[in-house]
Amino acid sequence: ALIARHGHPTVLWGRDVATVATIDGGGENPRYLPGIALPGNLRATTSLHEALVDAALVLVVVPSHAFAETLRALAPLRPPQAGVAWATKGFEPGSGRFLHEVAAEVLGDDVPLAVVTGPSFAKEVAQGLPTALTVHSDDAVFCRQVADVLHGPAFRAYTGNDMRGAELGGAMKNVLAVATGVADGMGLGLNARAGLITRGLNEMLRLNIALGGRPETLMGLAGLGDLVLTSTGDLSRNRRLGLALGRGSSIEDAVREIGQVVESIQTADEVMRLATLHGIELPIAEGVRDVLHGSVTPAEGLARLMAREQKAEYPQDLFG
Ligand SMILES: NC(=O)C1=CN([C@@H]2O[C@H](COP(=O)(O)OP(=O)(O)OC[C@H]3O[C@@H](n4cnc5c(N)ncnc54)[C@H](OP(=O)(O)O)[C@@H]3O)[C@@H](O)[C@H]2O)C=CC1
Ligand SMILES: O=C(CO)COP(=O)(O)O
Repeated sequence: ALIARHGHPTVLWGRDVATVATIDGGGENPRYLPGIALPGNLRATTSLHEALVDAALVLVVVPSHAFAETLRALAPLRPPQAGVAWATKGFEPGSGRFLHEVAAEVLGDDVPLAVVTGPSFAKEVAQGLPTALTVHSDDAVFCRQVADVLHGPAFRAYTGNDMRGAELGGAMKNVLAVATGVADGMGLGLNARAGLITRGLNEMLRLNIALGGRPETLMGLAGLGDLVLTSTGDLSRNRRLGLALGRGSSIEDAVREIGQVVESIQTADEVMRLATLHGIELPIAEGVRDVLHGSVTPAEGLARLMAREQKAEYPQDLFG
């Protein structure tokens, strides 16, 4: 909707026949964005071929568990000039690979790739409310092309070239939002919320440095910005999962009630896989992983965090 409003003829591909028909014919997405008028030049189709045939660029926005299969489906249909960007946040489930690594493997090294990430609830973007996010790519020309179609009167699209840091921020904030949701659901107060957000940022920075991302990426829209939005905004599915768990719901009931993708459920495992691989302690992310697996209760997770040894806020060598 955002890209179409900027005057670019845009074709949305989806697999649900009824939803696609209502978007294409009725200018509304009743399942995911009810009541929001979509622009007339936004078309929708269930045919991937039709969606891609004249594409100048491709933006993938499926959940992370469907990322690789979607790229495999679009690879033979993609026009040679069309680079591929994605707003998906997470890792490849089961391997912990970054999505830009998956994309390079599936599409080949010569296809321009970009990550679109930052604090942006879809509903607010569709409503035309002011939003800022960031596009990261190794290809400066493609990065600018993606940012240019997104940038407009109510939308600021910044650019960068740290795909690794940008992807880590977008994935990890989902896990950390569960932690603040749990704390708020348990009624632990505003101090606990701010403490968790800040120590969560510290966990992001430590893992990011070990993985080769740049610290400033995590201090910007892709890290701190999205962490604050998702940890404090009740539109977040990941925060709402935490709130429900903190109030005593089962994970099954909470996920059913939310009824949309909750990326943290898989991402928590992948974050901890990466942390173990690099020998890094991430106590908040680990607590979320264990609560999501049901191996500790929220109260036990809190007790575990509070009993940790006292220490310096930042290890001396964090920023090299
Ligand atoms: N919502 C938001 O505010 C933001 C979301 N993101 C990220 O975007 C990604 C998608 O999230 P979001 O759209 O909100 O999730 P939703 O749960 O709202 O919607 C998921 C969409 O993906 C489709 N889908 C799921 N699996 C497949 C598949 N195997 N093949 C094709 N289509 C599939 C669903 O189709 P169907 O209805 O047919 O199941 C549905 O249209 C996530 O990684 C999320 O973190 C990033 C920024 C903001
Ligand atoms: O990524 C998002 C906002 O930037 C959406 O967050 P949730 O997936 O938690 O709803």
